[in-house]
Amino acid sequence: KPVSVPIKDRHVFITGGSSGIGLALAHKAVSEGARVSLLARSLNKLEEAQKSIRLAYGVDVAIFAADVRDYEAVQRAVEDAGSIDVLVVNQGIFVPQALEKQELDEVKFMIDVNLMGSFNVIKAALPFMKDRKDRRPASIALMSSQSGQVGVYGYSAYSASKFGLRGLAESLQQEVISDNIHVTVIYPPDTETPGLEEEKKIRPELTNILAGSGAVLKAEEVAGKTLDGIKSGTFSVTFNIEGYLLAFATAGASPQRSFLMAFLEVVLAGISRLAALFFLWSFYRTIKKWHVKPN
Ligand SMILES: NC(=O)C1=CN([C@@H]2O[C@H](COP(=O)(O)OP(=O)(O)OC[C@H]3O[C@@H](n4cnc5c(N)ncnc54)[C@H](OP(=O)(O)O)[C@@H]3O)[C@@H](O)[C@H]2O)C=CC1
Ligand SMILES: CCCCCCCCCCCCCCCC(=O)[C@@H](N)CO
Repeated sequence: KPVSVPIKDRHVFITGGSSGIGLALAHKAVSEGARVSLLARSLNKLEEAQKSIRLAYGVDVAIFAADVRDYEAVQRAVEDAGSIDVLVVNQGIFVPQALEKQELDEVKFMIDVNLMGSFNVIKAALPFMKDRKDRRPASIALMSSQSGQVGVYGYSAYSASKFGLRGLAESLQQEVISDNIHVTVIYPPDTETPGLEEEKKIRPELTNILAGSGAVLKAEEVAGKTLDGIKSGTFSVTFNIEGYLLAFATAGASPQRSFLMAFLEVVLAGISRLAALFFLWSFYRTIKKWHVKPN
């Protein structure tokens, strides 16, 4: 059934809110009248973010310096922040590399921050969300990636962390629906952020060719669609034509509250699987060619 999650005058808590997509989302939420809190590791970056929002809207956001890998630190932040209406679990790191060349420390880093960190944040915040004063619909949004819908060369650890969020989200939605909490998973393609700038410096060539073929979105576009998805309680939020095809090809057993989208998922299942197979065929052709050429 359709639902509407109000934003105005409500508390939006954003992890990874000091940069990129999270920061753009903070700006959007403040501009729509939300009370916003940001959590990230670096206090410096948080203060910069706070300043940019103050300059734009004359509004102060609360900031919390904590590492999502540290459960106690996250708990303290959430306690200080007060009851949460919209939780956006957006922190994330990406260090692309073929598994054979990647240190296990790096693999663990990505799983710990992207996946385990999300468990920490949600587990810490849930009691406060259930306890919220108004009983209006609330939201937990998780920032996945197109890498959470399809594996790509160089993203084994990143992809695993992002696919993991979907399983977490599907189960969680059944656990919190009776508390009028609605779960959203966001699957953006490459997006212009400081994080992507860093990633591009170290991307393996094949990852670049395969993942870098599509258009790059602006953080503001991703933030806008994300907030719309949260407000409408949409379970899967996608972007651009590849994103829609991927959503149809991987609809699986995810919840769907739009009758139109459910209808399209059923009708387009076969053809989107065909499109996915075509994409994969061209991926494998590229990989084969790349290995043949002298490097
Ligand atoms: N940009 C892109 O192309 C895409 C990004 N995404 C996803 O979107 C999300 C945001 O990405 P983007 O805006 O590009 O990233 P940025 O690198 O620009 O920002 C990441 C944010 O997360 C925070 N963060 C990182 N590690 C931790 C940690 N251990 N504990 C708490 N906070 C942390 C950072 O602050 P600090 O370093 O101070 O902790 C920062 O605020 C990520 O989950 C990413 O996987 C998905 C698809 C595409
Ligand atoms: C019907 C099937 C269509 C198939 C389309 C295939 C397109 C695949 C592109 C995947 C690109 C992954 C981008 C990840 C962005 C991200 O998270 C990074 N910036 C961080 O690493």
